[in-house]
Amino acid sequence: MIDTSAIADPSRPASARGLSKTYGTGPTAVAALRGVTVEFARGTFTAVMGPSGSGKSTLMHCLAGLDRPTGGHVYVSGRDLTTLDDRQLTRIRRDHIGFVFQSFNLVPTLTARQNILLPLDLAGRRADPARLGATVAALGLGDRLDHRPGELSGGQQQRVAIARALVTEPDVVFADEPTGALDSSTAAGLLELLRRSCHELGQTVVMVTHDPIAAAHADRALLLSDGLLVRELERPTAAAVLDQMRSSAS
Ligand SMILES: Nc1ncnc2c1ncn2[C@@H]1O[C@H](COP(=O)(O)OP(=O)(O)OP(=O)(O)O)[C@@H](O)[C@H]1O
Repeated sequence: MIDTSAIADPSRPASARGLSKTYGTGPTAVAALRGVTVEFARGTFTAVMGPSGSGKSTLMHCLAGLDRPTGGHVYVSGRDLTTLDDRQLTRIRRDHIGFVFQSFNLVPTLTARQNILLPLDLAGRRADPARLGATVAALGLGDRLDHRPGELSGGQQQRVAIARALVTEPDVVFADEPTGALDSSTAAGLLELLRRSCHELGQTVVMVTHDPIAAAHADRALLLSDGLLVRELERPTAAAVLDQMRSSAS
C-alpha cells in the first residue's frame, strides 16, 4: 500500500473548512462546532479564545486528529484528516503534529528527559541536540531533566510537556491552555519562546487561552462563541481582546 503520509506538505500546516462536531444524538445532542472555517499559516502564532463551552478544546482536538468531526474537513500538512483511517491518522499525528494537553499527559515512571524524547524514540528518530538544548534552556528545565514528573511542580511539568511537543519540530503545535499552571513571569517566558519559535524557526502554534495578556503574544486571536468563529484580531493587544470578549458576551 502507498504510504500516503509521505506526500504531506509542511508548507500548509493546518486548516479547517466547514468544520462541525456534534456530541451525542437526539434531544441530548450538543453542537460543539457549527461550521468553522479557518487557516493557520506556516510560522504564525494564533490564540483561540472564547467563553467556557464555546468549542475551543473540541476545535483543537479535531484539528489535531484526536477527535473525528461530524462534518466538514480538517487539513494538516496538506492532508485531509477526514479521509484517513486510524493508522494513517496516527502516523500524521506522530510525524507532523505536536499537542500540549491541559493535563500534561506525562509518563510518571520516566524522567523529564525521557518524557521529552519519547515521541522521537517512538518514531525511531534522534533529537537534534541543538534544538533539544535550546528548547530545554529556554524553558528553564536544564537542572530538572533527571527528575520524574512526581518530583516536579505543576509549572515544570507543563514546560516538560511543551518541550516534548516542540522537540520533534512538528508542522503544527496545538496547545490547550499552556500557561494555565504557570506564574505570570514563567508564562511570559514560555509565550516568548513560542513566539520566537514561530518567527525564527517557522514553527506554527495554535494555543487556547482564557488570558488576554497571553493572547497579546500571538500574531492573531480568534474568538469562538457557541461553536462559531465570530471574530479575528490581527496583532491583538490585551485591551482589544478584552473588549471583543466583553462585546461578544453581551
Ligand atoms: N465528550 C463530550 N461529550 C459530550 N459533550 C461534550 C464533550 N466534549 C465537549 N462537549 C460539549 O461541547 C461543548 C464545547 O466543549 P469544549 O470543551 O470544546 O469547550 P471549551 O470552549 O474548550 O470550554 P472550556 O473553556 O470550559 O474548556 C460544551 O457544551 C461541552 O459540554
